[in-house]
Amino acid sequence: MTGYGERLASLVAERGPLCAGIDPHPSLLSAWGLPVDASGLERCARTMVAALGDLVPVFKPQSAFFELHGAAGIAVLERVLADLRDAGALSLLDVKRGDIGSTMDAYAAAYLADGAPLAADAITVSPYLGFGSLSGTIELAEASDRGVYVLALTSNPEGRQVQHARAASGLLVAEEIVDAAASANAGKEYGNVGLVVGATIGRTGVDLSQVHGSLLSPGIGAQGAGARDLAEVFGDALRYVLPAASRELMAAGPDPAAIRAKAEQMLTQMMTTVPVG
Ligand SMILES: O=C(O)c1cc(=O)[nH]c(=O)n1[C@@H]1O[C@H](COP(=O)(O)O)[C@@H](O)[C@H]1O
Repeated sequence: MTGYGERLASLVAERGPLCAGIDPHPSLLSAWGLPVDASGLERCARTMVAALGDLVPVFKPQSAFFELHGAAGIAVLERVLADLRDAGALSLLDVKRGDIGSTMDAYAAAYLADGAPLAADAITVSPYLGFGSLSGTIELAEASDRGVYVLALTSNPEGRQVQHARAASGLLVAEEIVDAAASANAGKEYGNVGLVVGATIGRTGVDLSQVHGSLLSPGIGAQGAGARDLAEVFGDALRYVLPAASRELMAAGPDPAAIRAKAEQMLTQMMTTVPVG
């Protein structure tokens, strides 16, 4: 099989650069006229996949909104991941896991191993127990043709406290994370180790051009950023950017035709900025 990075690149070339977030906030379930329980969650999340599964290359379910409903919510997440496979779209499960290496290996087995009930094409991970704590996770992703997205420069203002701190090397902590991802992808045009870099962060001076992996960029829409901000944030790395939006897109629902029209509009906007193919 082909690695995650290459599979993503070819699907983005076909469908355009957009990651559809699935964040079924309780308030959104109410706004869609659905009950705030696992049945409402299921209707909402699976409506997103039914509306966009053949249009958008990758979907990012936010695990928190499924976990909120306990075991029934996790069962819904399993079905959503299966729907995405059936639709021919990629799944990027947003779980932001980060722990000591031996525990991370168990998280990796839960989300990145063939046959695991919650296996996704990629997951989000946190490097703030040290990038090295992710080694086993990256190894499993490589072995199973899956991907990881490591938090580097997050979209929230509080992230600067850690990410813009100076490491002992004199580099910003975020720069060390970027360099470590570039090393993990060395020799590949499109590797399996991606980074999370918010669309809201403006110019940071951090060079992302050597990462050679997908650059997930949340913050579009509800957090105030738009396609116009991407050039400033990403500079020479723009072709690796995967813009992500959740609330902006889901607010168009519950009518599947309206969700689709909104996604088409966003894809067109992103294509004016992010070169694909
Ligand atoms: O990893 C993420 O996706 C993520 C990283 C980040 O820096 N900022 C960020 O908002 N996110 C996620 O993106 C989603 C927010 O999307 P919006 O509703 O479009 O703002 C949530 O699921 C966040 O957890």
